[in-house]
Amino acid sequence: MRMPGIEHPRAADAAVVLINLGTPDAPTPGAVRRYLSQFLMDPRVVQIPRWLWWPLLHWVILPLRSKRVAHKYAEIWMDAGSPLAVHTRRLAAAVAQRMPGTRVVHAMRYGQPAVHEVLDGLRREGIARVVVLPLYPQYSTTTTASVDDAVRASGALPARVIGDYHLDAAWVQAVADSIRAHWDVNGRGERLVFSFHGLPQRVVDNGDPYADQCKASVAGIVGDLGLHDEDYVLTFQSRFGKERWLEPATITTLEAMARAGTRRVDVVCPGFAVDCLETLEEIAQQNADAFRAAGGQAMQYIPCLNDTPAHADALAALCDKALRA
Ligand SMILES: C=CC1=C(C)c2cc3[nH]c(cc4nc(cc5[nH]c(cc1n2)c(C)c5CCC(=O)O)C(CCC(=O)O)=C4C)c(C)c3C=C
Ligand SMILES: [Fe+2]
Ligand SMILES: [Fe+2]
Repeated sequence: MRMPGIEHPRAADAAVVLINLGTPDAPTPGAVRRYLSQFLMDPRVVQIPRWLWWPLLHWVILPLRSKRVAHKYAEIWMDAGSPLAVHTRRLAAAVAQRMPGTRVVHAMRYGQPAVHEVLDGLRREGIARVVVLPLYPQYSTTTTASVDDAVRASGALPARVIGDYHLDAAWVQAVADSIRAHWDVNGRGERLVFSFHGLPQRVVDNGDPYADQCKASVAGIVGDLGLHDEDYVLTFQSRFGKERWLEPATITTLEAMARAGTRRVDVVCPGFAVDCLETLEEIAQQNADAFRAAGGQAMQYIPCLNDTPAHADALAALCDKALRA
């Protein structure tokens, strides 16, 4: 798709950096441990005082969790690497194709390629400023603000960080169209579950706008699809730790639906730009098994937008607009 104005040359000294969460380098306990220790020591993600959290994380949680989680990664690992890394690379290449004359690269908040190394590299190439697109449609202090921290901490380049795109018309349309396309090919379940990564309820109570943005995204998508209230439900997945997280939980909702007689259900995860452990292992495998175990017939998982043309078009247009602003 050609976007209005894209033919005009943009400043050659500006670049676009897509930043995603990050993922282990290998599906092994050692690599998972390195990744999780960086991720879970981020004070944006876990707010327990460091003197208490460090020993708990390194002596109790990581030794147990790394091995178990490495096994999960092994189940979804692709020839070219972790799904999150593979799809993020491909998405960045697809966005680059749509922005001729502009350098478009990607970085990871945790793991490789690290934010400060990517930004330092761009500065050495002669880039003077960057537009950063965190690959989180909905803003959260735990994800988007942490990307902002890493960009500022690198000090390499002046940066404009795009805060969210949860109601961007082209993005909403792309998600709605992907659901319709899935239904056309695979048939339609009795209900559609919108499953978003959860957050501790405490983070939301402290003012994080994430949950509200998830609701607004769903309202936009179901509006485009013409769904009624009884056709869909919004849920939160991936609880971590003992605190209360956002509710309802995806897995308990699916089990309750199955027990109440729903035979076929579809699940889509519009909070994730690309497929990853949390969609491919947790939703498409674990939660699908739980739905069947509770008496359901089939749970169909509708993939993330990944590197599809409509996704790359929407993100390129967002970056283009920010570059010109
Ligand atoms: C999409 C937005 C995300 C939010 C918001 C988020 C918050 C958040 N996450 C954890 C803990 C974990 N998340 C893990 C994996 C993971 N999380 C996201 C996205 C969000 N997280 C993605 C895309 C992934 C998958 C990464 C991949 O490699 O595919 C994990 C690691 C896996 C595991 O050990 O279970 C943890 C841990 C917290 C605590 C949190 C907010 C406070
Ligand atoms: Fe997470
Ligand atoms: Fe539409």
